[in-house]
Order: sequence, then C-alpha cells, then structure tokens
Amino acid sequence: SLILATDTNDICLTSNGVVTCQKESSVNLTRIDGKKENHIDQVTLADGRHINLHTVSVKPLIIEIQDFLTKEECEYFIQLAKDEGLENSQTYHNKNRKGQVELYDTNRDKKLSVEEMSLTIQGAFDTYLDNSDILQMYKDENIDKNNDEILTPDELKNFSPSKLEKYIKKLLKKHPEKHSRYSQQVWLYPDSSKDPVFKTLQERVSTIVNLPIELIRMSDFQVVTYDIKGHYNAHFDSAMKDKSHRCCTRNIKTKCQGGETAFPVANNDTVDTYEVQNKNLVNLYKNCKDVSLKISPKQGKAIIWYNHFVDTEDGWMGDMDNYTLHGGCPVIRGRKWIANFWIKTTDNKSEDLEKMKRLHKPDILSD
Ligand SMILES: O=C(O)CCC(=O)C(=O)O
Ligand SMILES: [Fe+2]
Repeated sequence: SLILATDTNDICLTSNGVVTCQKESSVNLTRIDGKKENHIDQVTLADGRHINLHTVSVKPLIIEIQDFLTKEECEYFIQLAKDEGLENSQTYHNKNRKGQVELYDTNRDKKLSVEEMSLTIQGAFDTYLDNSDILQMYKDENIDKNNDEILTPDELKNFSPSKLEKYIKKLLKKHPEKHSRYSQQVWLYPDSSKDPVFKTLQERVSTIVNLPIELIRMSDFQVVTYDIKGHYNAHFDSAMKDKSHRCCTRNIKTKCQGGETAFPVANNDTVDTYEVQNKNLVNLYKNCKDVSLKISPKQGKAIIWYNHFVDTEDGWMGDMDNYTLHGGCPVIRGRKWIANFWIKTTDNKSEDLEKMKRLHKPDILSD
C-alpha cells in the first residue's frame, strides 16, 4: 500500500489490510452496533467464510458468533496452553488483599451470627461456605462452646484471624470449588509474525469488532479450563485502571454440561445491587439456575461484550457498563475450555496512540 504521510500528528492504522492515516484526534473506539435483540449481521472473513453476528442482548450488548474458531484452531490453542502449562486461576481479590479479616457484624450487636461469619469469609477470602460448613468449622475448632451458633466477643478471642485463615486455606485444598473461582489458566503471548494461527485470530477479531489491528496487538490472550465443579462467580472484568474495552470469551472446546456464561443483571431495569446480594446472584456456583441470561458453551462459539462504554468527549474508554456483571456456571460433566481475548486501553488516549504507532508494522502484512 502507498502511504502519503502528512503532518506529524497523523497516525497510520490498519483495518482489513488497508492502511489509513488520519489525525490522532479523530481516532475513536467504536462498538459493534448490535441494533436490537435477535438482530443478525453477516460478516465475511478473510478466508471467505461468512459468519453471523447475533445480538443476544442489548443490556448489556452481547454478540454471539457460532463457529468463530474452527475445530482445528480450538485444538491448536488448547495444545498451546497445555505446552505452556496451566496454573490455578487467581482473582483480583486474591492478589490485592492485604491479609486483613474484617468482621461483618452487620447488625452491630458485637456478636457474629452464622450469616455474618459467612459474609466475613466471603469478604476476606473470596470463599463461599454453606452454613453447615461454618458450623462444622465451629465444631472442628471448638469455638462455639455453648452451641448457640452465635460467636460472642469472648468466643471470638480464641479464634484469631490467622486461625481462620489457616482453616479456610485447608478447606479450600479439599474443596477448591468453594472459592469464587475454580479453574486453571495460562496467559499466552504468541508472536504473530511466527504464529500464523494467532495472526489469523488477531485479524479476525479486528475485522469483527472493526478496530485497527494495532489496537488488537495490545490485547491480552488467555486460555482457561474448568473441570467438574469449575466455575467463576459473577464479577467485572475490569477495574477502572487497565480497562478492557471489550472481551471476547471464546468457548473453544466443550464436551461438557453446565458451564454457561451467565449475566445475572442483564435486562433488569436497573442494576440493583441489593437484589444481587440478597438473592446471592454473585454466587453462581450455587445460583446459576436463578439467572435468566445464560449462554451455553459450544466449540468454536464466541461471545463478545463491552465492559465499558465509549467516552463521548475523547472517543476513548468511558464508564464501565454495570450490566456486564458475569461469570461462569459450574461444569457438571466433562471439561470446558475457553479463550479470553481482552482488547484493552488505558485512560490515557495519547499514550495508547503512541503504543499503537509502535505496533504499526505494515511489513507484517506482506508475507
Ligand atoms: O467461564 C466463563 O464463561 C466466564 C469467564 C470469565 O468471566 C473470565 O474469564 O473473566
Ligand atoms: Fe470475566
């Protein structure tokens, strides 16, 4: 392609193999126009295949694509993940907790009921215990001497946060499914100049979401697998830092039952956090049955959603879309494999554009 670069504030970006140079200020993030529920748009891929972008929901916007990946591509990424080695998944909570245990004495009576202990353990360890687990813990640790299921300050004195932590850690070894997330994963950073399958994937994502390949090259790619009881309680993928504009969760292999991707507040009138907590809809390990919007896993199927809106002022990352609260229902039989492809930007548009300029490699196109 012939590029006639003009002034230095121009940026050259590649979409569908065509390089276009434009003013930096005119580069915006855009979202797929899903139009309305059940709308279908056809897109032709570079390999000539036609695929359908099916709008399954508008609040939040979720697009489903059957056969986004071929069977061979799915197998390739699973093998890549296995070769690299998968590790137990962590949560944002695990990595950022500073080790403190905060007692949730919600009614401020200075005593802890079983429900309050349950919230304490959720808050401190991201772990969801049944009431019977908690009563068993009282027994094992001989804390609730009068068996009234209430811990007084005196009884609590003998049960230090470090004792609690030790107990929970041991319990999780035996019952990892009681954690908010139970899966194995690996981050993959294939070099697209050496890995034609990954290069094709990047180009396909770029075509479908209609964003330049230079932005797609800044993405993170991850393969996750869930065994029986594997799940991921409802969460947001993005904190305000390190925002991910959208997320394609690709279900790359599924000989499994269960394992749906669930959106507990989709299509509600409001995101009613009280309702979410009250019905414990975050706890998908237990309550997936109460979620109306669930997308079943199927080999090759992709789902795309946008964790953030586009900011109307600078055309870059905007507010988080609270309707994107989501998670993975437990696998009942078999094993589920997914690949997550996160297209990410920061709050700093000009920094992101600089990065994109560095990732502009017209030579990579001509092979
Ligand atoms: O397993 C799923 O369907 C959801 C996965 C997910 O939300 C994530 O990896 O962030
Ligand atoms: Fe997620």
